[in-house]
Amino acid sequence: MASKSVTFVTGNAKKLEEVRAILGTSIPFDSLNLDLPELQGEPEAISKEKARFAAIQVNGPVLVEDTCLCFNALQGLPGPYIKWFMEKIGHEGLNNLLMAYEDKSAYALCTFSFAIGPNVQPITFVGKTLGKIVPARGPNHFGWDAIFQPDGYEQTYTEMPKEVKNKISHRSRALAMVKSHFADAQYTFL
Ligand SMILES: O=c1[nH]c(=O)c2ncn([C@@H]3O[C@H](COP(=O)(O)OP(=O)(O)OP(=O)(O)O)[C@@H](O)[C@H]3O)c2[nH]1
Ligand SMILES: [Mg+2]
Repeated sequence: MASKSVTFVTGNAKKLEEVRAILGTSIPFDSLNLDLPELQGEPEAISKEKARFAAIQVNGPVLVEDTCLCFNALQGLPGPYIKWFMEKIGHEGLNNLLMAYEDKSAYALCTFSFAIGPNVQPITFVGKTLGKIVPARGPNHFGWDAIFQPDGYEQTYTEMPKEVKNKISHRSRALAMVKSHFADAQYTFL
């Protein structure tokens, strides 16, 4: 199916940087800085709705993602609301939320949605990385990277070299599925 090239729509420069690093030249894409409206609800519904909205704006194929940080002791919250929790209470507040619980386990979840155009049902791809919430360690470059320590590692996301994060991250796991979908579907973009 020939179509316009894919546009990755996000208002987040750090996401874009990671998506570029992970995808390399495997899926050529343009980017568009748009802060899309986000539903409340389950991650997949939020991501799909972002894709529908983005496809209408772009009038072509779009890729979007929505990221959640989920605490098991809190039944998955803050989840998709992590952006606002980060803004309001920061690393320390997020650690304090878990003070009452022994279970500090958490997971980072990335839900990409691809819509080939407006009025087409988006397809979703989910990547998940398990870990735990720790007091902030390392440079504060990106959101909650300093308080998330993936299982099997002694470093937080931000303490590890970028190539290591990009190998094991929620984002790279979801993008691996996006890549294999594109390889199978053999889209041809202009
Ligand atoms: O430390 C981090 N490591 C990551 O790997 C990561 N990925 C996303 N985030 C943050 O989590 C919230 C998601 O919200 P979100 O998915 O709605 O993103 P956003 O609103 O910034 O951009 P977008 O919705 O326009 O794409 C936002 O605060 C992001 O900054 C991360 N923080
Ligand atoms: Mg957002």
